[in-house]
Amino acid sequence: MARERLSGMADDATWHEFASREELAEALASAAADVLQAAIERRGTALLAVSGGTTPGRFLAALSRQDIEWGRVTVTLVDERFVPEDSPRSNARLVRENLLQDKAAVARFAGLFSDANTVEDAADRAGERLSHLPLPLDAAILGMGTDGHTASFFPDAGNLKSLLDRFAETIVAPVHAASGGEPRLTLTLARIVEAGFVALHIEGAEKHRVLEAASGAEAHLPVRAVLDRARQPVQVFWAP
Ligand SMILES: O=C(O)[C@H](O)[C@@H](O)[C@H](O)[C@H](O)COP(=O)(O)O
Repeated sequence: MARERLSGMADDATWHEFASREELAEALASAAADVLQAAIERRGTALLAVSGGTTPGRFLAALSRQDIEWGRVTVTLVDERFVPEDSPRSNARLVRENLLQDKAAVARFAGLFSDANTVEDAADRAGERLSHLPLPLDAAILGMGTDGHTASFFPDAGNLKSLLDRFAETIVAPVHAASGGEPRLTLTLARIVEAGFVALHIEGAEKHRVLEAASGAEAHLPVRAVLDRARQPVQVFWAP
C-alpha cells in the first residue's frame, strides 16, 4: 500500500512511499502509462525520457506491460554513457532489454549515443536528432545517486552551471565528471523541468536521506535544482 504525503520539501515534491520495490515499480509504471496515454489523447503523440543505472530495470519491465497506444510513443533517455549500445554500461541497451519489449516493443526509440569522435560531437548530433521530436517531454523519469546527482548533473561536472541553466536552449549536453566514470550525454535541466510529469525514482534508506537533505540544508546538491524548477511538483517514488 502506498503511503503518500506532501512534504515541506522544496517546492512541495510529493512523496509516494511503498512497502516494496515491486509495488513501487507497478505504481510508477501505471502512473507513467496514464500520463503517456493522456498525452496521446491530447496531442496524438507522447514523449517519454527514462534514466539508466541499476534502479529502473524493474520499473521499465512493468511499464512495458502497460496497455497503451505504444505505437504513438517515442522513448528517449534522460542521460547516457558515451559507450556503444552493445556495452553493458549502455542505458540504451537497458531500455531495449527492459522497456522495448512486450506491449512497448512497437514504441519508437531515440537514443543519445552516436559513434562520434568526441562526446561533444555526439551531444550536438543527439540534440539535432531530438529537436525533431515532439518536445516538451510528457514524462521524465529520473534516478538519483547518493551524491545527489540526477541525470548526469554530477557535482564535479565542469559545466554543471550550464547544465542547470533553467533558460538554456540546449537539448543535449556533454558531461565530463570523474565521479560519473566515462563521459556522459545528458538532457539539460531546462528540457527536464518543462516535462508535464517529472518522477524521481529512488530506493533505499541512503537515497531517502540524501533527498531529504537536498530539500533542506544541502540545497547545493544538483537534484535540488530539479525540485525547485520543475514546472509541476516532482513526484518522488520511494521504497526501502
Ligand atoms: O546513467 C545513469 O547512471 C543514470 O541515468 C543516473 O542518473 C542514475 O539515475 C543515477 O546514477 C542512479 O543510479 P543507480 O540507479 O544505479 O543508483
